[in-house]
Amino acid sequence: MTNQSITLKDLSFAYDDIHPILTGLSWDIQKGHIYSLLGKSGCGKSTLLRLIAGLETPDKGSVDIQTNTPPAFVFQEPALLPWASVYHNIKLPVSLGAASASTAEIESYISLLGLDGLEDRYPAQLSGGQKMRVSIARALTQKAEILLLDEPFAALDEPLRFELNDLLLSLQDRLKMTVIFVTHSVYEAAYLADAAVVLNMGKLQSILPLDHNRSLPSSKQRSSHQFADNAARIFRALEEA
Ligand SMILES: Nc1ncnc2c1ncn2[C@@H]1O[C@H](COP(=O)(O)OP(=O)(O)OP(=O)(O)O)[C@@H](O)[C@H]1O
Repeated sequence: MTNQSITLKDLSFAYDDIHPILTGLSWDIQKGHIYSLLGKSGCGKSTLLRLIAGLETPDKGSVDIQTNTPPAFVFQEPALLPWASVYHNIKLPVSLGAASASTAEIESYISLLGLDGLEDRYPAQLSGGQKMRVSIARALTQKAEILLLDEPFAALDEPLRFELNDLLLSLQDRLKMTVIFVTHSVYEAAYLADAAVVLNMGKLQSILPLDHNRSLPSSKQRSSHQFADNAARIFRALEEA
């Protein structure tokens, strides 16, 4: 029995004939782990997520996904329908026939994301953090085993980002999803990820397992020795990239 939920094998991809983006990239992604994907701007992080999501097709190699449901994708822009309420935005994949969550399940995602009482509001009546919560709740209706997030919290201020980091940890703890998120923040990666993955020159340059003491409150974790060590190791790997 394999414990892998996704295996990328010798993956190559380019948008045109001149600029290769990924070149022979291989990655065994462990089920239930949180990965942060880092690397220089333009190195292909979003492209790699799009390949895993099946939004792009590899030129060479394979993406083997051993899960019952396709991955769910959360973008930096929450991309909510402005004319639909919070409830109907969350229900959208179900309304489109792309997901099959019951009303009770949709209500449970609303609660999990702390959106109780906001169901009838429209996106224009929400803060940035609330919009992102709606976007994540909408992704959860797909009951995906793999959640892909492309710089989900980049546009948020730091206290809100910290709050949503903790929310993502509690969702993962509860739903046991495999999470891959792209970030430019070394500190976000150092706090959230089980492993930081550095992409460079079309390949994975390093996969750094990170240590955490999740029994500590988040503020203590963020000032812990382990956190500083995680950040230092990621900085070093990025410097080498
Ligand atoms: N649809 C597209 N058509 C052509 N080229 C593209 C397309 N999307 C991205 N690219 C190019 O592919 C390269 C990788 O882009 P990608 O968005 O994957 O990088 P990234 O590492 O996520 O960047 P950033 O950190 O700046 O978001 C870039 O050079 C980009 O200009």
